[in-house]
Amino acid sequence: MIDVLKSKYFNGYRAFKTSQSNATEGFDVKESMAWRYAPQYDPVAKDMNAIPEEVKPWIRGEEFIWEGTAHLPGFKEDVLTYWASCVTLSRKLVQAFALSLGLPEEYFDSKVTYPGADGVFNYYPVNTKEELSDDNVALGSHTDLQLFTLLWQDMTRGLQVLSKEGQWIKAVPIEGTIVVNIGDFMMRLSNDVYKSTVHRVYNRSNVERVSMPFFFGE
Ligand SMILES: O=C(O)CCC(=O)C(=O)O
Ligand SMILES: [Fe+2]
Repeated sequence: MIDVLKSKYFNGYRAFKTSQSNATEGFDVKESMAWRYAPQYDPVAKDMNAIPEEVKPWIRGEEFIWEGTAHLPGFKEDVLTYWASCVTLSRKLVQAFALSLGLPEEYFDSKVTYPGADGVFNYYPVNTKEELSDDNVALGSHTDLQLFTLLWQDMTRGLQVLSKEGQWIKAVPIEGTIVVNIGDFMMRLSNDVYKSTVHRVYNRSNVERVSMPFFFGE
C-alpha cells in the first residue's frame, strides 16, 4: 500500500534486499519505511500559503504514506509526534553546533526553516543460515549525507563505526539514549572540524533488530 515505487522521493516501504548501501557488500538485509519533511506537520506552525516558491520543489513529504497506513489506529499521530520531537531537538542541536564552531547561536536557523527531516523505521530480521554464511551485512558501510542523524536503536547490538585506525568498533546500545552521527554536509560546512563517520550494521545475533534514524539537514 505504501510501496516506495509509488513515491517520487523515496517515501514509503522498502522490502528486504531491495537496497544496497555499499556496492561491494551485497544487499541490505532489512526492510524499512521512510517519510520526509512536510511543512503541515512542522512543530513550528507554517502558513501553507506563504511557502517560498524556491522552497516548494524541495518539499518532499508525500501524503500516500499516511493514507496507506490509515487502517492502523493512532499510527500517523504517534509517528508524527515522535518526528516533531526529532525536528525540535535537531533545531536545538544545530544551535549547539553553531556555538561549538564559534558562530552565533542562530547562525544556521534560517537554513532549517524548511529542513531536510527524514524519518526511517528499519527492521532487521534474524538472519537465515544462508545469509549468515554469505557474510552479508545487514546494512552496508556508508556515511550519512545530511548535517547529522539522530539514531535510536533497540538493545540488540549490530551497529558498528569505523575508527580512524580502520577498525570496526561496536556502538553498543545504551538504554534511553540516541546515537548522533555526523553527516557529510556537517563535515563540509565545518571544514572537516566535524567528520562524518563510516558505519554499518552487522547483525549476527539470533534476535531481530529495530532502529529509527532521523536525518536532519537543509
Ligand atoms: O540501523 C542502524 O542502526 C543504522 C541505520 C543507518 O545507519 C542508516 O539508516 O543510515
Ligand atoms: Fe547511516
